[in-house]
Amino acid sequence: MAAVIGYNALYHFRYPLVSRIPAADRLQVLLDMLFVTIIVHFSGGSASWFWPVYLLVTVEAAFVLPREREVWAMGALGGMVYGSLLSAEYAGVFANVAMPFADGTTRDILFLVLIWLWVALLNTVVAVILTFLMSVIRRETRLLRESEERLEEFIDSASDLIYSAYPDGELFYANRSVQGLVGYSLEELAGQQLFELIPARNRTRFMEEFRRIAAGGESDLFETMFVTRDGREVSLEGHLTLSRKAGEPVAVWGSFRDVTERILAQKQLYHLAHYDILTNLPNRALLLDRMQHAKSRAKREKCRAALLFLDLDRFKVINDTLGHPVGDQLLVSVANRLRACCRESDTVARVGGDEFIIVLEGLKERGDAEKFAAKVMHRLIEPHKIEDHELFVTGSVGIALYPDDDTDLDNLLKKADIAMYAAKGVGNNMFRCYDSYMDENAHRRFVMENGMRRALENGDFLLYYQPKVNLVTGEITAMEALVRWDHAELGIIAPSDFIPLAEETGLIIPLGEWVLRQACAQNKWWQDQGHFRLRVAVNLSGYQLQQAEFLEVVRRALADTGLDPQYLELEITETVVMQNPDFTVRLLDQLCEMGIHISIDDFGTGYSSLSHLKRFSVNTLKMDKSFVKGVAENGPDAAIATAIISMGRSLNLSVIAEGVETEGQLEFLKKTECDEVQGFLFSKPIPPEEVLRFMKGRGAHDKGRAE
Ligand SMILES: Nc1nc2c(ncn2[C@@H]2O[C@@H]3COP(=O)(O)O[C@H]4[C@@H](O)[C@H](n5cnc6c(=O)[nH]c(N)nc65)O[C@@H]4COP(=O)(O)O[C@H]3[C@H]2O)c(=O)[nH]1
Repeated sequence: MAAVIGYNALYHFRYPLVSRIPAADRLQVLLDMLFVTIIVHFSGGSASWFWPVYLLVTVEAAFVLPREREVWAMGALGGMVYGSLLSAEYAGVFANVAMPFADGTTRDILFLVLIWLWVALLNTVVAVILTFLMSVIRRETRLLRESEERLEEFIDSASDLIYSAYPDGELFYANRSVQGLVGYSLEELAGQQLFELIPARNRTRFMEEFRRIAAGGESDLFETMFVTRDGREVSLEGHLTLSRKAGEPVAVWGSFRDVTERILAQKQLYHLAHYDILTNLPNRALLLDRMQHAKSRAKREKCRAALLFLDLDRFKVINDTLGHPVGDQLLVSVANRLRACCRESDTVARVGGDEFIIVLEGLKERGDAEKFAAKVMHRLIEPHKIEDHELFVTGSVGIALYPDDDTDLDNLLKKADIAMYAAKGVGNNMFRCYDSYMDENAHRRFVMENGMRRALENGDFLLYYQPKVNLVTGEITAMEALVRWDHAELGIIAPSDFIPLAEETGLIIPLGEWVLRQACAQNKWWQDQGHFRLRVAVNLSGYQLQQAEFLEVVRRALADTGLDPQYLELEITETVVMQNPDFTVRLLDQLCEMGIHISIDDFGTGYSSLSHLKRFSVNTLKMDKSFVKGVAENGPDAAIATAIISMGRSLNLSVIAEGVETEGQLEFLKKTECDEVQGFLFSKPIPPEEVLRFMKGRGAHDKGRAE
């Protein structure tokens, strides 16, 4: 009895321990059967009212033992044990125990057999029914458990990120994908606040969505983020859904997907579609968007927005002479400088090879845009160090203002473009604000662009000549050839109106070659006719210099016309020379070796340094007329002119002043010992037939002035 009670107590309180004993369940049923038999015996034996407890043991066996056979065996065993008890009592092995209200001493064999049969049969029936019922229950339970396990395994091993939190945000479940992604185990996550996994900047929005769902709101697809254990941020997309029990919210389930790669790819796609790959500046598509924004702001705040159209001067020369990789690096360097000039709210976009557009927002007046343009140009002319080259680049800028010049953005762009061409027409490194008179120029430009090629074929280009005079001897030293276009509609067109256009369209190459050959031929003719033996000076564009066969073109022009190289002078502007000094040094050396005279034109407007000048094989510095203009007033121009003349002398170069129009200027130049002069004071550029008249008629008057 004590053993039975002890075992059951142990079984109850120390189940894990007991469950490790082999066949513990069967032992328990057997012990209970023994216990029941003892109770039945001591409560009256065959007449005991307690015999139904055998049925309870059978029920217990049905619950505890998983195999049907064992339950039946236990049922049968119960019947056998009861039969043994009755037989033992009948045989007098155990003394009969009397029942309180019944005669417990019955020894009638028939009664004993009947009561045994009754108990054994009932026990067997109960065993059979219960095993059947239990097998049904067990199968249902197993199926349910298996389905739960499958579901659990499915959720746990799902590639989606599934987690669950109480409505107050406390996490209690996270599947393996979540654990793997964030780097925390389930034990670490359970009990944590879900919101702590969300980056601070996204947290408020996530909490709002979570609370909306926890309050029974409709679930929507939305994006959020998780911060992982190592501080990485991952983008997620998915739903939150509420689960309820008896109508009460019990948990909020999150089912999300890691979309970091997709978001990254989307960002990259957006970047590709909206930014220039080389410079990382916004492209035309994004520019239009920013322009729209600037327009809206200008409307709202009653201020102005400006479009600055910037085109690099002679960029093609650099690109073609030094190669595209260097050209690309130069563009990147320019882009960085432009960006550095701008405020956060401004936009710099690259819209073509060497074309940039800057959008300035929140301007008060036109002057602000002009100041900005001046600043940009100033920043741009500082040398760019690219690989081993020191490159100089300038830009022409056109400005159009919203709403002053136009309220339509497309028109505004066109007007900034027109203003840029107007700036280019004035010369390099200039800016111009749009003005309606420029429209006429734009039309003129259009007509010219179309007619230029035909003009070359039709022989509509002419050369005028302007003499250069030696200030000491008064002799004419050279005739400068200056091209003109005799246009049927527009009349005689000056080179400043079509040379930039010819450079842009590439026509400068055949046109430049024509000028060179024509000038050489004309000079040779003058010589052959015995008129005079002078140099003929030809202006060169930077685009001609970068031609691979440029030297060959010069050689051929000399050979074909038969002109001696010493009678040819080439004028190259200082800006072109300085744009790529290393390249020019080599080229000038070769031209010099051929015996050709070299002049640096427009000297003083570029950015020559003494160190560079020393390297160049040149004969003459041609002082720009802008300095000559003011020399007589003894102001800064006089100081610059004096400095150029003494610089020329110290470098052993002759100096010529161009644009001499007055006696006062001439006096000054004589005083400062300038070597040569050229200008309207002596002669305007004139056609070849007039040159002969000029030379013949040039009497003591002019000569005397020079001397
Ligand atoms: N105000 C004033 N101007 C004077 C005076 N003396 C001469 N000029 C002008 O100054 C310009 C001098 O030529 P540049 O500096 O080489 O400047 C030239 C040169 O850079 C370019 N150019 C002319 N012909 C050619 C050519 O055949 N090829 C190339 N590449 N460029 C050329 O066009 C520019 C303008 O040429 P043009 O209109 O002929 O203008 C000429 C000439 O007419 C003066 O006393 N006062």
